[in-house]
Amino acid sequence: MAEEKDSSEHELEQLQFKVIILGDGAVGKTSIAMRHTENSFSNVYKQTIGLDFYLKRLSLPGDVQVALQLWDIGGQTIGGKMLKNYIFGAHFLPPRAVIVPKAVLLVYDITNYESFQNLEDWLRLVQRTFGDSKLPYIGLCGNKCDMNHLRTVKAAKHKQFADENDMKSYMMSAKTGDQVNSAFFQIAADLAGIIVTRPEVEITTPIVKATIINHDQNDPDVAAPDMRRPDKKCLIQ
Ligand SMILES: Nc1nc2c(ncn2[C@@H]2O[C@H](COP(=O)(O)OP(=O)(O)OP(=O)(O)O)[C@@H](O)[C@H]2O)c(=O)[nH]1
Repeated sequence: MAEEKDSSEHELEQLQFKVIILGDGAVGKTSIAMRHTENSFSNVYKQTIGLDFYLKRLSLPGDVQVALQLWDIGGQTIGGKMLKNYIFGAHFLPPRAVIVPKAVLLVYDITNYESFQNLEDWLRLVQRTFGDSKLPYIGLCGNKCDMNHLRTVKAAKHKQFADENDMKSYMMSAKTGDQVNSAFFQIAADLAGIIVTRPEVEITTPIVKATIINHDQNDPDVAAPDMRRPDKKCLIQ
């Protein structure tokens, strides 16, 4: 009879995927990583100097265990000498982990058009870094979609850029947590070559609480909010 592996051995054999998070300063890369790995968020901006690592274990359909290494690279590194090392750098893989393909998440802030335009530069940098070797999986990520009312990057622009460069599309809010887990679940499944259904992806998304504003109920000019259908803001279309 086959012996059951103890948990530490099992851990060593799991798939590890390195996901590099790139984009301008203050677009929310650290916030996305922290929301996904620690389910926390801070309104205070603390610039990432160099890079930070985060690790998240996920369980995919078929009991496939995956660990995502999130490499949060400071937005100010774009001109720096270290960036290529960060992107191509050595993994901190456990000894028996399966060697991984890489993914790059190019993040912009949907309220900051320049941060979207600058992704052209970030993408070129990734392309130059990988040179002739196969490009990694690349995801285009619009963050801060809780501020949809201040959106300056139209959905059509996002879609066009993603389509032209063969990138997967994501929209999310690190602040509310909307679509953060589902994006990483989808990325992990894509990297592991596992097809996931929409309900399987959606179940990873926490319910986003709507902010309740105390309108004066007697004021006829104030429409009562429809609490049955909270506004779904993180939509690409
Ligand atoms: N409203 C809103 N604010 C966000 C969101 N994500 C991040 N922020 C805020 O944006 C600011 C910058 O967030 P960071 O996560 O530090 O940005 P970063 O891209 O890691 O920045 P660098 O370290 O400079 O590369 C912080 O004040 C966050 O609170 C979001 O989804 N919605």
